[in-house]
Parts: sequence; C-alpha cells; structure tokens
Amino acid sequence: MEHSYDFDLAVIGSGPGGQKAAIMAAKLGHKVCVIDSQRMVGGVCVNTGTIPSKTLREAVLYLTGMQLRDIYGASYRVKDEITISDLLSRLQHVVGRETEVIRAQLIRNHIELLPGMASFLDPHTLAVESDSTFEHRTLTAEKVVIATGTTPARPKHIKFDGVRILDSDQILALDKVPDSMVVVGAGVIGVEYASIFAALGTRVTLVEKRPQMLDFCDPEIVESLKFHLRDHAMSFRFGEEVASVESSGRGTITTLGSGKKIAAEVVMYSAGRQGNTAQLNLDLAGLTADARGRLVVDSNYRTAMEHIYAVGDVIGFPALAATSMDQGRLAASHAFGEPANELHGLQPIGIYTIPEISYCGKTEAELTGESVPFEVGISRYRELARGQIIGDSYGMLKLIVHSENRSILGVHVFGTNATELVHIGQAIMGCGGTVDYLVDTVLNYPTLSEAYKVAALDVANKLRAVARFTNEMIISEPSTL
Ligand SMILES: Cc1cc2nc3c(=O)[nH]c(=O)nc-3n(C[C@H](O)[C@H](O)[C@H](O)COP(=O)(O)OP(=O)(O)OC[C@H]3O[C@@H](n4cnc5c(N)ncnc54)[C@H](O)[C@@H]3O)c2cc1C
Ligand SMILES: NC(=O)c1ccc[n+]([C@@H]2O[C@H](COP(=O)([O-])OP(=O)(O)OC[C@H]3O[C@@H](n4cnc5c(N)ncnc54)[C@H](O)[C@@H]3O)[C@@H](O)[C@H]2O)c1
Repeated sequence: MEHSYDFDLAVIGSGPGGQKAAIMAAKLGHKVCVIDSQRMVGGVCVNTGTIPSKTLREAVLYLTGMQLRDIYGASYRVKDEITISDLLSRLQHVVGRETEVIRAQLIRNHIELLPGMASFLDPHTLAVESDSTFEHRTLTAEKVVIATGTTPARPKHIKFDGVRILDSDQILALDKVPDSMVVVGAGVIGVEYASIFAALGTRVTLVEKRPQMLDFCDPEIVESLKFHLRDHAMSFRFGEEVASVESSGRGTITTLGSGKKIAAEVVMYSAGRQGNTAQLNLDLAGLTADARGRLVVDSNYRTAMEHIYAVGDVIGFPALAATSMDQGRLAASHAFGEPANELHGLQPIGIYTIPEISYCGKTEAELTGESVPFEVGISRYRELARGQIIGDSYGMLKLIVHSENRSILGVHVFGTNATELVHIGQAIMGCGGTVDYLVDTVLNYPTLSEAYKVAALDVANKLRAVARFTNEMIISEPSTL
C-alpha cells in the first residue's frame, strides 16, 4: 500500500551534514524539511565550533600584529589593549553572515526550515518542540537523516559555571581576555584555543593525559609548534590527568592526579565530545546509540533502520565539517537512488593553531612501520622570497616520496597558509602524480607554493645521489651487488 508522508526527507540538525543532505535531496526533486533550534541554524559549525574559532583566530592574528613582527619588530601591535568586544565584533559579523547564507540556500532550494528540537514518535514520525515559540508539531517523513552533531563532554565531578570553569562552547562568552588559563585536553580543539589565547598574551597551561599532543601529525612539525607555543609562555603537562578543579571569585585551582596544583583565572575543558542523541527517543525509531551517544552506520551512512541515515559528528571519526558535508550529500544520494562515488580515501587534516598545520597522506613513522622506502624533501619559508615578504621565517613544507616509483606519499606543511597549500599535494597524490610533475612544472613566483618546487628538487637531488652511488658500485664491483 502506498503511504503518503508530509515530507520525502526530514533532516534533524542544520550543521554541514544536515544542510548538504537536504540540498542534495531537494536537487533530486524531493520535498524536504530541516529541523533545528532557531538559534542554531548552521549547527555547531557556524555557531559554536569551526566558524567562531577560525574567526577568532583571524581577529587575533590581525589585532596582535604578530604575523608582521619579523618585519616591524617584536613590539609591533595593531592595537595595544585587545578587548573581548574587539574580538567578538568580527565574530558576530561572520556568524551572522554565514547564517544568512545558509538560510538563503535552503529557501532557494524550497527546503522548509522548522525551528525546534526533534524527537521520534515512531520510525517515520517526528515531534518538533519549538524552543522559541513553545509550539509543538508532528510530521511524517519517508526518510530521515540524523545530523545532530555533538556537545562538549562534561566530566560529572567538574562544576562547570560558565564563568571560571568553561567548556569549549562557553569560551566564546568570556567577558575579558584572561591573564591565565588551564586548558584540559590537547586534542585539536584544546590546542587550537590554547594557541589563540597564548597569542593574546594569556599564560596557558595545557594538560593532557596522553604522553604527547597531536600524535597523528608529523613529529617534527609538532615539535616546531611546541617551540612556538613555549615562546608564547605556554606550559605543557603531558601524561597528567585532572583530578579536580575548584573555583572562587578570584580564580581557579586545578589539581592534577600527580598532586600538582595550577592556579589560573579560568579553566577550559576540551576533553572530547558527546553525540547529541539523548533527546531523540531513538528507541521509538528502533535505534540505539553507543555510550558516547554515537550512531553506527554502514558505508552508505545508513543506520540499522533502512530508511534512517546518520551523518556528521554524530557518527564519530573524523568529525570534521569538511567530511560531514560530503557524508550528507552521499546519504541523500543513496536514500533516493542517485548514483554517487564513495569519498576519496585521501583526505587532508587542517589544524588551525597559530601557526597552522596541515597534512595529507602518510607520515614518515607510518611508512617506516610499513617498510615502504621513501625520501624526504624539505623547503623552509625563510628561503622563499614570499616567506620573506610576508615575514614568515618559521614555516616549512615536507614532501615524502616513494624512493622507487617516485610517487608522492605525504605532504606536511607548517606555517602561513598551510591549510590551503596542502591541497596542491593532495591533488597531485589523488591523480597518482610523481615528484617529477613538480620538478618539471613552472609555479608562480614569488609564492608560498614555490615550497613544493624546492622540496621536490630536494627529493630529486637525494634520489639522484643514491642512484649515482649505486650505479658506481655496480660498475666498480659488479660481482658483489
Ligand atoms: C571548537 C571547534 C572547532 C572546530 N574546527 C573545525 C575546523 O577547523 N575544521 C573542520 O572541518 N571541523 C572543525 N570542527 C568540527 C565541525 O564543527 C564539525 O565536524 C561539524 O560542525 C559537524 O557537522 P554536523 O553536520 O555533524 O552538525 P553540527 O555542526 O554538529 O550541528 C548539529 C546541529 O544539530 C542540532 N540538533 C541536535 N539535536 C537536535 C534535535 N534533537 N533536533 C533538532 N536539531 C538538533 C544542533 O542544534 C546543531 O545545530 C570544529 C569543532 C569545534 C567544536
Ligand atoms: N581543525 C579541525 O579540523 C578541528 C578543530 C577542532 C575540532 N575538530 C574536531 O572536533 C573533535 C573533538 O575535539 P576535542 O579536542 O574536543 O576532542 P579529542 O577527543 O580529540 O581530544 C580530547 C583530548 O583530551 C584528552 N583528555 C581527556 N580527558 C582528560 C583529562 N581528564 N585530563 C587531561 N586530558 C584529557 C584526551 O586524551 C584527548 O587527547 C575532534 O575529533 C576533531 O575532529 C577539528
């Protein structure tokens, strides 16, 4: 029997995953709605996560003038006293504009944006409770995409007050730039915010229970970052767990498992995130989440229920805005039988610390573990004309190349525009290119992209030296080789 539903697709959550799922389904001619809280259009990405943190970083880079200190001297500043309102005005402007863009995109694709929080009444029926007008409605949908994202995990024994003890969402509501701060958790969020506040002059202590930070990145680049952060008066407490945090009107004391005590004006927790599924009444849809609130999906982003898909942070790794968008597009394509390719396995990682890090492909340690022979070429920004012009003397680009077939296996960048530059390497790797493409290609000058050319020539020189030596050995001692 044909069943008629209010919508062909209901999307829960308007972050990057939800938006792209909705737009893809609308492009395929389906009737679509997106449900989210009135104040969260654009999701965590636009309101509390990616966009606010990246805008804050840009404002800090500009106002502190730190990028130009190599040129104008260590005391160079655009503004002597940087206030929270200096930082927030730019943030509000960008967030406001981004929200408008998203609303306009949904409207022009005839997607209904329903304000409120959704929960299942049965596998095809949703209740929507408006958090602004106290209205309540129910709707039915043939297919559902869950794109509800995550919220900061809050350990139960820590008394978050939003003033002295904050999570990474609340950090945007600080009323002044703190003189000192403890950041708990050196994941990407913790290290990014720690570097932003250190650049503002806050004395930051970063506490992490693992023995190192960002251990998935190239160790040489992580060392360079740590050197920079120490230079901005940051202290590291690795291999240490937080036992308790106490706060008073005057500040906070963080006690570590080892007994150390750290005094600071504020403490920010960035120790992981929890999937937003508790509110969904998943059992009424025939679904369950794991202990961290996350949903399991197959390679088409389909949950255990055939007509319900899940995308974005709520399905866990890699939990990036970039991947969430494509997951949403692919889930909607699959739901409505539109052929689509799987995502390319080669995905970049961008870490917006000050200075920034980005990479794509393998690290030296991974390749050594896999017994893959490789050669490394390095280019330092201080030897590039563009590096001198912009005053970046610390940046570097590392190219890892297979010693035998000369294919590019990894590119690791540290410094200005790292998160943009990485895509050149990604494109060459994705198309199966070798280091010779870079050796034989003319690049604009003076640019930071020239780093690729310099690193490629460095690799080519090393490979040639090995080849020449080997050939000489063969000629002089043919019987021993
Ligand atoms: C501080 C920070 C910095 C980040 N920086 C980067 C970065 O530089 N680059 C990058 O790629 N990624 C970054 N990320 C990760 C990125 O923000 C996420 O990967 C991305 O936002 C996930 O998108 P999503 O589609 O899962 O939805 P989200 O953006 O997580 O949004 C989920 C939405 O669902 C809504 N929702 C939840 N429950 C319900 C319900 N029951 N009913 C209706 N709506 C509901 C929420 O209100 C929210 O609006 C960062 C994250 C944080 C926290
Ligand atoms: N630039 C980007 O792409 C970007 C930026 C920010 C966030 N994100 C995404 O957001 C997700 C969440 O980031 P996150 O940093 O919150 O989570 P995370 O899980 O990556 O990091 C949390 C860190 O906190 C540590 N930790 C946990 N409890 C601790 C304790 N009691 N004491 C000391 N250390 C403790 C953990 O060992 C871990 O290293 C990431 O998976 C990432 O994909 C991406």
